[in-house]
Amino acid sequence: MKSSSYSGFFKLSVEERMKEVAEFCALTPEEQAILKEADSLDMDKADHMIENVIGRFTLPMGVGINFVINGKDYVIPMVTEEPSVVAACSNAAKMARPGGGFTTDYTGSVMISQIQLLDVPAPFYAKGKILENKEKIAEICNAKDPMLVKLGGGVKDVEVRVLDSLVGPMVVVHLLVDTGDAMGANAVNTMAEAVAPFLEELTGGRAELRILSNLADHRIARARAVFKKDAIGGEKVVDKMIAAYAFAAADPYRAATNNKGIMSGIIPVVIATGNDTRAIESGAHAYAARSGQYSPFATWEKNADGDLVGSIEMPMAVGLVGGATKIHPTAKVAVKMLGVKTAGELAQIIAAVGLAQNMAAMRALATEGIQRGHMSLHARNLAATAGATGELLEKIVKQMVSEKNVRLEYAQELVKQYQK
Ligand SMILES: CC(C)(COP(=O)([O-])OP(=O)([O-])OC[C@H]1O[C@@H](n2cnc3c(N)ncnc32)[C@H](O)[C@@H]1OP(=O)([O-])[O-])[C@@H](O)C(=O)NCCC(=O)NCCSC(=O)C[C@@](C)(O)CC(=O)[O-]
Ligand SMILES: NC(=O)C1=CN([C@@H]2O[C@H](COP(=O)(O)OP(=O)(O)OC[C@H]3O[C@@H](n4cnc5c(N)ncnc54)[C@H](OP(=O)(O)O)[C@@H]3O)[C@@H](O)[C@H]2O)C=CC1
Repeated sequence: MKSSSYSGFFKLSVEERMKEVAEFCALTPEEQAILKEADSLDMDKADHMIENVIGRFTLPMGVGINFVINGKDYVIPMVTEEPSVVAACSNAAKMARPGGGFTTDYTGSVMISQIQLLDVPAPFYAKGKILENKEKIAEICNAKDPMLVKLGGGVKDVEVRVLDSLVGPMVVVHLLVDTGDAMGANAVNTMAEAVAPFLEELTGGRAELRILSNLADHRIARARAVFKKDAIGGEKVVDKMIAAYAFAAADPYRAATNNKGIMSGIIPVVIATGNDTRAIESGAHAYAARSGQYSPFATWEKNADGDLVGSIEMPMAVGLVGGATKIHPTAKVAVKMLGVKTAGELAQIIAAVGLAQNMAAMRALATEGIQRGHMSLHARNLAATAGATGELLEKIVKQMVSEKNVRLEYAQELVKQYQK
C-alpha cells in the first residue's frame, strides 16, 4: 500500500487488510499482534484505569482509507460498534481526492479553567483587581506544572466575567492555559485549585467550583474540502446536498441528526486514540449552540465552478499524553498509525474525518436515501447475530437487502430455513 487510496480494500480478508496497513504504517509484528488480540489490554492495566474492574470490553477497529490531509496520505484507525461509518468516511475521502483532499488548521491547545467566586462584595471592582494581578495568578498556576511550562505551555491569559445568577452575582475567573499535547483536564484543574485561595484573598469572596470548561472555544480544529461535482454525481447532486444542509441550518431537529452523523465519524478516532469522548461531545454540542440556535458543525456551499465545498469548525480537546492514550496498548498503536507528534495534528485529522462522514451521509440522504448503503452493512451485522457465517451469511445479506426486509427475526428465520 503506497498511498492510502485503495480500491476494493474492503473486499480483502482481515489478514490481507492488516498486511497492507502494516506496510503503510510500518507496524511491527508486535504492534500488529496488539491490534489483533481482543485482550491486548491486560487485566492489571485495566484494573488501574477505572474502579471496580471485573473485565474488559472489546470493539472492532476498522480503518478509514483514501484520506489526504494537508497533502499527506493517512490511514485512520476507527473504533466503533456502528456499521457503515468506516465505509462512509472512506467513501467521502475517496470523493475528496480529486479536489486535493482535506485542508486543516488548529488554533492551539488552549483550555479554559473556571473558578467560581461567590459573595464577592463589589464584583466589578474585584474584576479589575484580578486583571491587575494576571502575572501573579499565572505564576501561582505555572508553579504547579513546571513540566508543562518547560514544554512551552502554562497560563497564557486570565479573563473575568461577572454573571447574574439564581444566587446573585458571581465572579467567574477563566484561566486560559496552553496544555500542549495533553487534553489538559487534570493539569488545569490542579491550577484552578492552587490559585483559588489567592483569588479569595484578592476579592474578599469565596471560591467554590474550580474545574475546566469543556466548551473549549480556544481550542478549535478546522477542516475544509472541495468535492468536485464530477466526482460526486454532478451539479444536481451538489444542489441537493446544499438543500440538505440548508435543512440542518434551519432546523435544530435536523441539525441534531446531522451532527450525530459527524460524531459517528469523530468519536471512533477519539476512542481509538484513547481520548475522552464525553469531553469532545459536550464541547462540540455547546459550541454548536453558541448563537442561541443549535446549528450544524459543518457548512456546505457551492463554489464558482459548481463544486461542493465543505468546512467544519469545532472544539477538539484531544491529547497524546495523559488519559488512556499512553496506557492503552491499542491506543498507542493507533497513534503510531496516524504518525502524529502533536495534539494539534490529531485534532485536525479528527475534524477532517467528521467532515468526511457528514459529506457521505448527506450525499446518501439527498440521493438514494440512507438505507441502501447503511442497511446492507447493517444486514451483515444481523446475519452474524443470527448465527450465519461464510457463504450463508453473504446469501442471507443479499436476500434481506433485495427484499428490503432487514430485521433480526427475518435473519434468524432465513438461517433456520437454509440450515434445514
Ligand atoms: C455505505 C456506502 C459507503 C456504500 O457505498 P456505495 O454507494 O455502495 O459505493 P461504492 O460501491 O461505489 O463504494 C465507494 C467507496 O465506498 C467505500 N465502501 C463501499 N462499501 C464499503 C464497505 N462495505 N466497506 C468499506 N468501504 C466501503 C470504498 O472506499 C468504496 O471505494 P472502492 O473501494 O470501491 O474504490 C455509501 O452508501 C455511504 O457513504 N453511505 C453513507 C452511510 C452513512 O453515513 N452511515 C452512517 C451511519 S447513519 C448515521 O449515523 C447518521 C445519519 C445518516 O443519520 C446522519 C445524518 O442524518 O446526517
Ligand atoms: N471535564 C472533563 O473533561 C474532565 C476530564 N478529566 C480527565 O482528564 C484526563 C486528561 O487530563 P490531562 O491533564 O491531559 O492528563 P495528565 O495530567 O495525565 O497529563 C498532563 C500532564 O502531562 C505532562 N506532559 C508531558 N508531556 C507533555 C506535553 N508534551 N504536553 C503537555 N503536557 C505534557 C504535563 O506535566 P507533568 O509531567 O508534570 O504531569 C501535564 O500536566 C482525561 O482522562 C479526562 O478524561 C478529568 C476531569 C474532568
